Amino acid sequence: MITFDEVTKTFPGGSVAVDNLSLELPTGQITVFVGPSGCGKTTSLRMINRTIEPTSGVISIDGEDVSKQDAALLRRKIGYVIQNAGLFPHRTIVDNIATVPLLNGVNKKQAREQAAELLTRVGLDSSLAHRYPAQLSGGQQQRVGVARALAADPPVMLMDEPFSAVDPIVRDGLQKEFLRLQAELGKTIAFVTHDIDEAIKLGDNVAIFREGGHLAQLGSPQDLLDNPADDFVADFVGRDRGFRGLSFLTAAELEVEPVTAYVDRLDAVRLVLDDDGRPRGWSVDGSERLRPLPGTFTGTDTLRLVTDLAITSPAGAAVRVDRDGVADGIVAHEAIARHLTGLRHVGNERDRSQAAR
Ligand SMILES: Nc1ncnc2c1ncn2[C@@H]1O[C@H](COP(=O)(O)OP(=O)(O)OP(=O)(O)O)[C@@H](O)[C@H]1O
Repeated sequence: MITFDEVTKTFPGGSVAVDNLSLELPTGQITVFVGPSGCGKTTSLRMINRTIEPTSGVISIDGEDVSKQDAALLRRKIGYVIQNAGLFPHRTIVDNIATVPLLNGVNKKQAREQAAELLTRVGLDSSLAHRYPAQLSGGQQQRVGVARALAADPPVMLMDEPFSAVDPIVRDGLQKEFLRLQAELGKTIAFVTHDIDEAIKLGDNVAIFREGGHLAQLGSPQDLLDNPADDFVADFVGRDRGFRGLSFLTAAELEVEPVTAYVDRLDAVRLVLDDDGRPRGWSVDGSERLRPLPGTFTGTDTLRLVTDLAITSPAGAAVRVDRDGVADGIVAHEAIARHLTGLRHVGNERDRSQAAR
């Protein structure tokens, strides 16, 4: 567990970046720091590995005050990922990843072998190992940044807007990969973002900061949406709140129509499959020029994704696939609306029975 105990940071010139922050980041979980620009998120993060020193207060990891530890050794025990990856431009990918193990005295051959393994673990092809950072896309560089931070198997990771500089589709892939890795690894992670959507998607806990370096509220994403502590938090999480709430509901109970039966009544849009039953695209009015699917879903995806897919599809419907990518159902947005009506009804009944007690 990482603990902030009454931590304040005042920069020379008197600007208070972090004001009397007390906070716990539980072991093995992702705690996201989110808030408007300049509210002290990065400063708080960087005080954990002592790249910034607090003016007062104590930060400890598993009960040990970080200020009492050798700063260089402390940093090697803490993975650090930043925006734009911050890779060393003149080192190959594999040597970038091996940086900390080499500093820790692991021999070169072993460090490179581990680095190559990590490369595949973060979803990159091992053929990229001997390229230089400039020969990779932004999203690939970001994955290498994560691999480098993981290389010494640190129990704690600090991530400062690691996925902000890539386009939304690549970001979505990086976030999913990151959650999959974290489910395997269970690191204690402090993650900075200014994007409340990202905070809600990734955080086990979310700390909302407000200007002046104050903690406005700490809670699970659901807590923050259901019980915002004040108007600032309500406003911050409130934009698109209903839509965001769909992130907590899964598509498991959605009623789907059989794939073959589905033809959109309004625009005669039909789903075209390949020989294996995988979706190829939508055909409008029998045209052979197919419109691509924005994506597909499975029963474990969120209602938010399904709604988004349905809204952005020319058919007004989202396609469900099985593990092999074979289409096994279609859900139109009318069916999603019916499902939501059912859920609201259940919620209202629950409220009534609680009120009656
Ligand atoms: N080295 C510094 N010297 C003086 N003031 C600083 C320094 N670093 C940060 N600050 C100030 O401290 C405050 C908090 O900065 P910080 O970078 O922690 O905010 P942030 O919430 O991470 O913002 P952003 O989302 O824009 O990165 C800001 O007002 C900033 O101008």
